[in-house]
Amino acid sequence: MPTLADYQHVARGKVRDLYDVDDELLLFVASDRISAYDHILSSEIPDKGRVLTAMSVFWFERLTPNHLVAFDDPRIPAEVRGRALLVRKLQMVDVECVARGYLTGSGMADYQATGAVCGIELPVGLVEASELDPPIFTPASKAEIGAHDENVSFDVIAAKHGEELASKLRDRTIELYSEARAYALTRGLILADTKFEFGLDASGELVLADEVFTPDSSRYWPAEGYEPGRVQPSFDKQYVRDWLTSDASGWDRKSDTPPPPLPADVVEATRNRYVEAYERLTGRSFADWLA
Ligand SMILES: C[C@H](c1ccccc1)n1cc(-c2ncnc(N)c2C#N)cn1
Repeated sequence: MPTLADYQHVARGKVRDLYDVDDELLLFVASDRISAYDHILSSEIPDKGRVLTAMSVFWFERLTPNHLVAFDDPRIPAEVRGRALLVRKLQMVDVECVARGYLTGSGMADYQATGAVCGIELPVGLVEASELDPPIFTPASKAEIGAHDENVSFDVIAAKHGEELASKLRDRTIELYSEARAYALTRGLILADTKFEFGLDASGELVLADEVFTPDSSRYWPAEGYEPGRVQPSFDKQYVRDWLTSDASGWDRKSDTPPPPLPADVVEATRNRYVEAYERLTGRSFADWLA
């Protein structure tokens, strides 16, 4: 059985890492790290990496073609088993493919400034968390570490990647999001938006890559209590956000100081929210994941 040290570390995200396995395969590793307010917190959330990996696998089983090769395989080191995926190497398309079914975050900010998002004019009178039906494709160009992605129009994507590939990215992004949003609602969860990464395989086919519909790539809100006109609570990160912005943390979000460590009860409550999101979404028990 190999160890992680046997594989070359080829990319590092805020909360995930990528290793080179061989000519065909990469190892996609999800950590227990959590980010909030654009900081990677010093406290880890036990099992976060395993829960998010199990969520991606649930969706990869339903959404093809995708890059997943294996999640329980002797080439996956024991130290990351359950929070690592063997994936096939693709020619990645350098576009953050975002679908929005609700107006929030940078989409809301763009709408307030211009009445549009990524060049898509929206109706007047929309408010925070307004539903967007049909959902919209709002691509972004990847930012350097620490900066925010920049929302760009479809035409910018088409100019860079060609009309045909840009249209495929848009159509597949909206199709996948629409299917998952409808399903999530039947489980009492609002999938407000999501970010996909796609790659091209040797035959030029568009393949779903990266992580899929995890709480790190998507915004999940509890369906109960949904009310447009205010910022909705994040299903998974709200306990962390509330504590960090409470007097109890002693942290000033506007300062450049790093957030303090999380109290054990906030860590535990957050772990439970990740497990609850997985179990509500999949109908499976997390205890059964790679038991
Ligand atoms: C942005 C993302 C990333 C992940 C984890 C840590 C840092 C960055 N990434 C994904 C690939 C990638 N490259 C070739 N084939 C693939 N199947 C994938 C995937 N997934 C390269 N970078």
